[in-house]
Amino acid sequence: MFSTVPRSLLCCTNAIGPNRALAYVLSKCPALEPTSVLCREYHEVTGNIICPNVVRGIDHLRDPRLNKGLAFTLEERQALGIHGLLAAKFKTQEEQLDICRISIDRYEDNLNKYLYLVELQDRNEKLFFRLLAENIEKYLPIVYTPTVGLACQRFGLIYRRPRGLFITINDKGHIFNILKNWPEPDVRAIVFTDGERILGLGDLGAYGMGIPVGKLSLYTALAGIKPHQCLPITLDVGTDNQDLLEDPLYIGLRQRRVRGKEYDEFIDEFMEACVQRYGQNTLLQFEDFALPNAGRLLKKYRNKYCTFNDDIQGTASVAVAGLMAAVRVTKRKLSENIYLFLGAGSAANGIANLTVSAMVAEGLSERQARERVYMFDVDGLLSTRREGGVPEHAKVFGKDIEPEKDFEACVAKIKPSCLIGCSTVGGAFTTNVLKQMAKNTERPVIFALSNPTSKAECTAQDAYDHTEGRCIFASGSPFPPVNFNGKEFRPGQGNNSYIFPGVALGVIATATHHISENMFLTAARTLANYVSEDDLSIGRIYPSLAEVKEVSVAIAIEVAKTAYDEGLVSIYPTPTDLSQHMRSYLYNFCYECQLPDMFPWPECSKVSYKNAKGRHFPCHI
Ligand SMILES: NC(=O)C1=CN([C@@H]2O[C@H](COP(=O)(O)OP(=O)(O)OC[C@H]3O[C@@H](n4cnc5c(N)ncnc54)[C@H](OP(=O)(O)O)[C@@H]3O)[C@@H](O)[C@H]2O)C=CC1
Ligand SMILES: CC(=O)C(=O)O
Ligand SMILES: [Mg+2]
Repeated sequence: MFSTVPRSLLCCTNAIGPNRALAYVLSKCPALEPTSVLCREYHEVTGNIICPNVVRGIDHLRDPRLNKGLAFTLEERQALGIHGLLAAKFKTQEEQLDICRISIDRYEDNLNKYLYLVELQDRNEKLFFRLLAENIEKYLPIVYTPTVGLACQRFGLIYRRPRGLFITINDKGHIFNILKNWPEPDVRAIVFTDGERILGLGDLGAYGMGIPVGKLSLYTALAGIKPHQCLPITLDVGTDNQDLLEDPLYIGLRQRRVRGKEYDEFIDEFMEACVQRYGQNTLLQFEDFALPNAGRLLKKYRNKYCTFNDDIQGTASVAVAGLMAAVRVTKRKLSENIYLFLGAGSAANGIANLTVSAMVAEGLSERQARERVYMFDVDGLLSTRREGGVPEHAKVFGKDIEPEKDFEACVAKIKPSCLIGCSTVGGAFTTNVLKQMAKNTERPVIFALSNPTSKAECTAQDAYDHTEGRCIFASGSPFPPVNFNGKEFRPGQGNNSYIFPGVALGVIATATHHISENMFLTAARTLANYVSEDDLSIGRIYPSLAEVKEVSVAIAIEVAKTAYDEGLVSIYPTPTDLSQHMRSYLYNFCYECQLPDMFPWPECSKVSYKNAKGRHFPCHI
C-alpha cells in the first residue's frame, strides 16, 4: 500500500481528469508501493503519463501553492499541460517581484495594498511570501498592524475567498468534523481567536479573522514555517458589538456572545479536537482573546496542551527584550527601574510578570521585584485601598498606597523610569505625562505598545519632543523616523512579531509538546543580544526588521535548547547541530522546478519525453 502518498498525488490524463484517473489506478492496484511503480502501471493501463505530486492543466495554475505564473519553463509548461495557457514570455521570480512592487505602489490607500497582497497570496503563494520576506519593513504594516486592523473592521466588505476555518458555537459537538474539512493533513500550528479583543479595537467578532491570517503570514515570512503547516481559525461565539449586530455586511453569527459554561465547553472541545486531528504536539496559539478569558484559559490549558497566549507571553518577551537592550543606554539594571503600566490587562500582566522574573534573575526576591511595578487601569492606580480593590487578574501588583485616579498625578507621584502603555487608549501619554517622565530620570523608557497606530499612547514624535529627545521609545505599530533638533531617530517596533514566529519555529522543528515560561525569557535575551550599537545610536532597542528572519532562527535555536534542557521535546536524539536542524526546516521562498522528479522517464526534451524503455511520448505543443 502507499505509505507515503504525496500531499496532492494526482495524475495527468487528457481523457478522464486527474482525480478520476488516480482513483481508477488505486482501485486497480491497491498494493502498489513506490509512486514510480504506480506511474508505470498506470501508463500500462491508460497509455497516459502520470506526474506524481502534480496537478495538471489549468488546475495547476489555479493552485496558489503551485502557480508560478510566467516563471514556468517551457519543459514545465509542456509536462504540466499548461502550454498555451500562459503568454509566451518567461519571467523570473525576481522580475515578477518587481511587477508586484510597482503594482502595490500604484495604490495610495493601504487597504487596497492589503487587498492586492491578499489576492497575490491567493494566486501565487511563493511570490507573496518572498515579496513579504524580502520587503518586511515596507509590507509588514500592510499585512499586519496597523492596516490589518482596518481590514478587520471592513472584513465584511473585503471577504472574498476562504482562508482558514470559521467554527461557530452551533458547531459544538462536531468540531472535529469541521477540522476534517480543512484540506491540509500536516498542520503543525493553529492561531485562533474568538474576536473579542482585536488589537485595541475591541470586539470585532468574526471580522477578527484577519488577525490569525496575518499572524500566520508572519510565521512563514519571518520564520520560514511552511504555509501548509499553518491554520488560522476564528471561533465565532457571537459578538457584543452592537454596530456589527446591525451591520448588514457582518459575516458572523448575528447574536450576542455565548459565555459561561457553554463557551468553556466549546473551547474544551476545540482544544481536544485540534490534537485529535493533528496530533499532541500541535501548537495552539491564543490570539486576541479579551481579558476575562485570556489569562484564565492560559492557566487552564498551559500544562495540558502545546499552547501559549501571544498577547500575554509573546508581548512580555518582546517588551522585556526592549527593556534589556535599554539597559545599555540608561545604565540602569532592570532591577533599578520603577515601572508604571497604563492598562492592567493581558499584555500589562504578561510583561510585568516576565519583568519580575528578569529582576529575580538579577538577584531581587520576587516580592522586591513586584514592589517596583505599578499599574493603572480604567479605575486608577491599582491600590488596595481603592473602592472595589484590585482586580483578581492583577492582584499581585496592587499596592497599599493612596488611591489615585489622575494619571498625570500618578506619574509625578510614583516617578517611574519606565512607562509602559497597554491600555488601548490613543494619546493617553499626554504632553504633561511625557514632560514629567523627562523630569523623573535622565533617560526615561517610554513604550506605547497599544495597536493599531490610532491606539498608541503617544506618537514617536511627541515622545522625543516632550522629553528633549532623551527618551528611549518603542511602539507596537510603526512610526516614521523622527527628527529632533537635527538628529534623526528611528525607533523600533515593540511588537510580539519579533517573538512568536521564532518561538513557533523552535517548537515545531523539535516537536516540543509544552511551551514553558522560560522559553519567553530565553527569547527575550536572544532578541536583546541582536541589538547593535548602531541600532541604539538611532534610538532603536530592537534589531532592524530586515534582520528579523535571522533573529527568528536564533530564537528558535535557543528555544529548542531550552526545550531539550527541560525535557519537553519529542525528537531524539538531540540533533548534533541545532542550527542546521532548524535551517533544514525552513520554507523555500524561491520557485522550485516542477518537472516531476519521481517521474520514471527522467530524460526530457522540448518535444518529447523518453521513458525508461526508450519510448518517446510527444508533448502537446
Ligand atoms: N505591541 C504588542 O506586541 C502588543 C500590543 N498589544 C496591545 O495592547 C493593548 C492592550 O491589550 P490587552 O492587554 O490584551 O488588552 P486588555 O483588554 O486585556 O487590557 C486593557 C487594559 O487597559 C485598561 N484600560 C482601558 N481603558 C483605560 C483607560 N482609559 N485608562 C487606563 N486603563 C485603561 C483596561 O482596564 P479595565 O480592564 O479596567 O477596563 C485593561 O486593564 C491593545 O491595544 C493591544 O493591541 C497587545 C498585545 C501585543
Ligand atoms: C500585536 C498584538 O498581538 C496585538 O496588538 O494584539
Ligand atoms: Mg494580539
